[in-house]
Order: sequence, then C-alpha cells, then structure tokens
Amino acid sequence: MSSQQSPLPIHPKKHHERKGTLNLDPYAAPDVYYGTSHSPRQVAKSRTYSAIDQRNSPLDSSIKTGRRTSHDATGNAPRRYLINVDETLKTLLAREDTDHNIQITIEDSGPKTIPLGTAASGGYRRFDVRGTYMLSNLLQELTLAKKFGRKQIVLDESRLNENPVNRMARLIKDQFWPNLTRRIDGSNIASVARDPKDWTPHPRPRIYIPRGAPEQHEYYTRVALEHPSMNLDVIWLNDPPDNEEYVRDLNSAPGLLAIEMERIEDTKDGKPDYRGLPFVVPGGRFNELYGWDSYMETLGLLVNDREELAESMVKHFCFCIRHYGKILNANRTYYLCRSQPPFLTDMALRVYDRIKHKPDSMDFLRKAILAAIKDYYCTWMSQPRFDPTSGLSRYVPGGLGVPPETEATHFVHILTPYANKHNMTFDEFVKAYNYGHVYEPELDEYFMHDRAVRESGHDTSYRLEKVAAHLATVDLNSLLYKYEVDIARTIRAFFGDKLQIPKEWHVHGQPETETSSTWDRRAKKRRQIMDKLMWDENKGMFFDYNTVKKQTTGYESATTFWAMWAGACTPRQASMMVAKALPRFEVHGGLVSGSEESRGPVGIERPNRQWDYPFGWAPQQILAWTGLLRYGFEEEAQRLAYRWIYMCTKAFVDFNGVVVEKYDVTQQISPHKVEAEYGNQGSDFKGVATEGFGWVNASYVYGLQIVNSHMKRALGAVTTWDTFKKMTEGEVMELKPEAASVHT
Ligand SMILES: OC[C@H]1O[C@H](O[C@H]2O[C@H](CO)[C@@H](O)[C@H](O)[C@H]2O)[C@H](O)[C@@H](O)[C@@H]1O
Ligand SMILES: [Ca+2]
Repeated sequence: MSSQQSPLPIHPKKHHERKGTLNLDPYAAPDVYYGTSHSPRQVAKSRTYSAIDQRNSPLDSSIKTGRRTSHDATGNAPRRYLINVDETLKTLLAREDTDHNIQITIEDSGPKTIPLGTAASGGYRRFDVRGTYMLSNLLQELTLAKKFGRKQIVLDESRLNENPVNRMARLIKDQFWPNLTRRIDGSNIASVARDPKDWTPHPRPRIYIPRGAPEQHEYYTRVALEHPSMNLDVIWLNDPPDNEEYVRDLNSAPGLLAIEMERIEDTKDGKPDYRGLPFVVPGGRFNELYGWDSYMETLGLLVNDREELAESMVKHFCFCIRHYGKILNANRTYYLCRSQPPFLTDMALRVYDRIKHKPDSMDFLRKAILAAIKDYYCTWMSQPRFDPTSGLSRYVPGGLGVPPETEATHFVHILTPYANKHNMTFDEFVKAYNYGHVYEPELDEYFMHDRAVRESGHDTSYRLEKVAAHLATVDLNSLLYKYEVDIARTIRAFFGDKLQIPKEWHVHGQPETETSSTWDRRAKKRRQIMDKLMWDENKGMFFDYNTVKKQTTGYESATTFWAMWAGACTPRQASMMVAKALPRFEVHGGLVSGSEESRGPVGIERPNRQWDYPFGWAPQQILAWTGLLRYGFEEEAQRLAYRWIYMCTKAFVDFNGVVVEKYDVTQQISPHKVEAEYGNQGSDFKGVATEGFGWVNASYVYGLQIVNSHMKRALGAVTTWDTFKKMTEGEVMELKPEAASVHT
C-alpha cells in the first residue's frame, strides 16, 4: 500500500513528523485526543481523509443493512480506525440503540457488531467492532469527538477494547474530576448560580455574601455592574446568618452562598480582583460544594494526585465555619441552618500529609484545626445537637416549614391530609404552614426529624424517619470521636501541645489555648459512653441511641462500621463486628446500608427509602474498608472492595459507561437501576457519561488501592467474587502495600 493511500504512521520516515499529533497516547484525555490529534491543521496537512475511498468508508450500504463484510488480517500493529463521526454515530445508533435511549446497553437487541475501516488502509479494510462493551465505547468516543467538533477521527482500537477497570479509572481521573470541578467567581457566576432545584417562578443568579467578607461584596458588585446582562443579584447576608425566620424568608429568593476566593492581580484600572478556589461537586442535580461528599471526593482526588483541589475544599470549609458557623449541607441559602456529617479533621490531615513540603502547609493545618474546633463547639457540642444527659450528640438542625429543595411531590402524602383538614389547596397550605398561619405541632415534629435526616446525609431511611432528631447516632458520635482524637494528636504533634486561639476563631467560653489532654479526655469519655449506651454484645454491633426513650433503636445499620473507621471500638469489638455484624450487611455488591429485617416490608403504602436495604452507597463502603484495615482485617476489606468494584465495573461495561450515585447492591444484572425517591443521579446521559458521581468515582479509585494486583486483573476480566474465590482457593492473598496507608 502506498503512503498516499495509507499516510498513518506505518511509514518509518513519516513517523517523526507525526510525533505528538497522530502518534498520541491512545489513552489521552478527550481534550488532547480529539483536540490535538485531529486538529483541523493536521487534517488539512494529512492526506488521510482525502484518501478515504467513500465506497469503502464505514458508511456504505452494507453497514446500514447490517450485512457482514470480509476482512483482511493485519499484523501485530495496534489497530486504528478511520471514522466519519456524524454518519457513523447515526448508523451506530440506528443499528444498535434499539430502545432509543442514546446508550448502547445489554438491553439493546441490535446485531452487536459494526464494521469499521482501518486507518492504515485509508478505510479500505474493515474489521468488526463487536459486543455491547466495545460498541458502547465506540458510541462514547464518537459522542466525545463530536463535542470537540471533530468531523473525522482516527480512533485507536485500544480505546474500544480497553480493560474496563483501567478505562473506568482513567475516565475518573482524566474526565470525571475535571468535569465535576467548579469555581465560583465573576467568570461563571451567571451559570453556576443557577440551581436546577430552584422552585421560584423567575429564577435569577443570586450570590449572598457574609458580613465578614466585604471584599467579596465589593468584587461581585463590580462584576454585576460591569455585566448587567448577567442579571446578578449581590446581597448581604444577615449576621447571624442562620436565624430560622430569616432563612425561611430567603426561600422566596434562594441563592448561592459565597465561599473562599483568592486575590489575584488587580484589574487594569487598579481594582482588587479575585478568583474562586476550585471544588468538586457531587454530580447530577447537586451543583454546589457539599459537606460529606467533599470528604469522600477528597479520598479519590488524593489517589489521583489532585491535592490542590482537596486543599481548596478544606479552605472552603474553613470559610464556611468562620462565616456561616458550620460546614454547610451545601452552599445554598436554604441550607444555612443545616450541616452534614463532619469529616474535617481527617480530611485536613490527609491533605496536609500530601502538601507538607509547601511553605504555607503549617498555616493550612493550623487554620483547619482551628475551624474544626469551632465546628465542634458551635455546631456539635451546643444545644440542641448536644444532649447533656447522655453526653452524646445528635443531628438537630434548625429550620422552619417544608424543606424546599426536595422534589415537588416529595411531601404530598404527608401534607395533603392537613391541607384537606384546613380546606386549603396544597400550595395554600404549605404557605400557611411555613409562615405559622396554621398551627400543626405534629407537622413541626415531623419536619424537625426530617431536617435531621437530611443533616445526617442519610436522607432518607426508616432508621431515622420520624425519630432522627432524638437519636445519638453511631455515625455522628464516631465522627466526633475522630475529631477529638485528631485534634488532640495534632495539637500535640504539630503545635507543641499549645494551640493559641486567635480572636477570629474564638468561641465564647473557650480557653485562650487548647492543649491535647482536654481532647484526649473528651475522646475517652465519648468512647466509654458509646460502649455503655450503644454497644450490643450479643449482636456484635453498635446501635443508635434514642436520647428521649433512653434506649437503643435496634435498627441494624452499616454505620456500625464507622466506629471502626474512627478507632472508637476495642479490637475485641472490631472482631465481633466482623464475625457477627458483617454477615448481616455483606451482599453481592458489597455492603448494604441496613439489614432487610430492620427495614421491614415495603410496598405502595411503605415505599423504599434510598438509604435502606437493598441499596448500597459509596461512603459506607469506603468507611468500612478503612475501618477493617485499621483493625487488621485485610482479607475482609479486600473482599468488600472487590465486590463493590466488580459491581460498579459490571454496570459500567453493560450499561454504556454508567456511574451513579448509589446502587442496588443485591442486584447482579442492573444494580444502577434504583427506583427510590430522587431517582438515581448519573444515569440520565446521552451517548457518554461525562461526570460519573463524585463519591462513587472516589470509591472506585480508592478501592483499587485496597485490592491486590491479582484481584485487579480478575476485576479487569469482570470476574465475580465467587468465581474469583473458587479460582484462588488455597492461595495466600497478598496485601497491597498501599492498603496499609489508607487510614490516618
Ligand atoms: O434534594 C434532596 C436531598 O439531596 C441531598 O441529599 C442527597 O445528595 C447529597 C449529595 O450527593 C448527599 O450528600 C446526601 O447524602 C444525599 O442523600 C441533600 O444533601 C439533602 O439535603 C436534600 O434534601
Ligand atoms: Ca439503548
């Protein structure tokens, strides 16, 4: 074949010229792969495309009719295809997407094969791309190429038949994290301030600024004046910002809450200029800085060497604690009274460990610990969250009325009987109730618990429904135990056992200097109380403690393993949890949130709750793996990580690269299909998933640090745990060295 017909790098003399363009890493990120390798200049220079014999292009009639064609064999060189993007996309979807959802999955019943012309033959020789996985990868690649404006591409086959574990990990690193990354500043405020959950008739971008950040008010005011078309509303926040009536009233004009910015070079006319620090959002309809999602994401970001992102998320939390008094559920006005499970100390220590060579790293750690101490006192150890009788803490956020951010229909079944009772329409009743024009103490009680459920992050679950605000949960108290030990350890190890508290971080009644012994005592005390009030020796697990009824709830929840994560249990308790509790939660795809028995029967009258059986969530897996490793249960940690990674990989392979917020961990075939409450964020994409879901992305790359290389190979071949176990029976499993460092 002449070089005219085959101008791709098969000619040694041409090889050098094409370095960095057509000879790109086949696994390069899409912006590089479709941006550089197929730049218009390169296309014009190369005769590749003009050399395509259209009669033999992948778009000829034989493809459209699905007829098989004969192929030439090639040598051992990696194969590349020459593809006209639009037409191949059209043909591919027409043949293979038989249920028309713009995804190619195992539920489609097309011929499952499409011939593509090789680049080496100028499109003349063709080979079949076969099977759901390769075809769906083709769809994903073509969709990406189109997004980058490519009309024609040279596509490495290795992008289509890539080991699925490598592919998913690669997408998380190169695409999902960047696509989930946001900043809030003048360059994008008009779009990021928009809220897909905004319920008002005329949404507009609004940014609320705390009184302690006048520089941001000045900055955004200038941006709004300079860009009137943005229609940006810049509003001072009241001080204090979390008065319940005030927060309720803000629901008629909801907006973003300002977070940390960095000063950059002044504008041309000498005005102070700022840039928002980056952060990662959870994904789906959640487009803000979230509380515990950010911690989970941090674990994945650190695996993927994105410490600068993790660092700035810690800085955002410090900003939130300083100006809003807490780590917010998320930075929207309707979350001003609500926090989420606190992970700041562990997050900051992990980040510090990765940035300690930087000159300002000690400042970073100091500020984060000062912020965590303030969060501890103001949020978690103040009433109503702190229960002085038990000495434990509960999720009890403030707030009035109906949480506005849920789906419109979410509370219909609860509120309709009250609307009928007051002879009002649904909307009239909600308004009257929110503004105290009708008095319904039972509803007040219901919504107090509902808000607590949301603050717990486990929204929603029969474990917590109608009782959450009374519960000293295992999860929260384990996290606070971890705060206490981390603070003690940090003060001792980094601050000479004397941490001075500057004025801006000082809390009423706090000593001017914090020392480790106080924090050690607090931790010891909490552990004793947890042991006394929450531990069940017979069941071998910790249970939530009802501070009103003064008894444990008996609801079996995977949050029992958080005590292991935090180091709040004895080695003996840890062994008992492994022996007795673990079998109650371990299923096909890892850990289920709670036991089926505790959840009880479900049906039309009692629908599934997304944080109950049979659903499994990334944070539960991550914390259990880390806890198990902490107490020396490597085998169990590896097995659970294997199960979870297998399940995510299987869904990814069979369902067009899907990565979702949560999974039905009992399902072998389509675990990503979850019919509960808010649907499943991350499943609704056309052609290609571009973000995954923050904490699942993190769990995947973090879990890959825990399984050993043998397991990783088996996962790449999509081998179930049971098969893998049979294959390796009798072998002694090696523990990956990285696994030893996954806990702090
Ligand atoms: O809008 C409904 C609820 O959405 C959030 O909760 C869920 O998503 C969060 C983001 O991934 C996650 O942190 C939480 O655990 C999920 O249950 C939000 O946090 C809730 O406040 C909100 O009511
Ligand atoms: Ca389909």
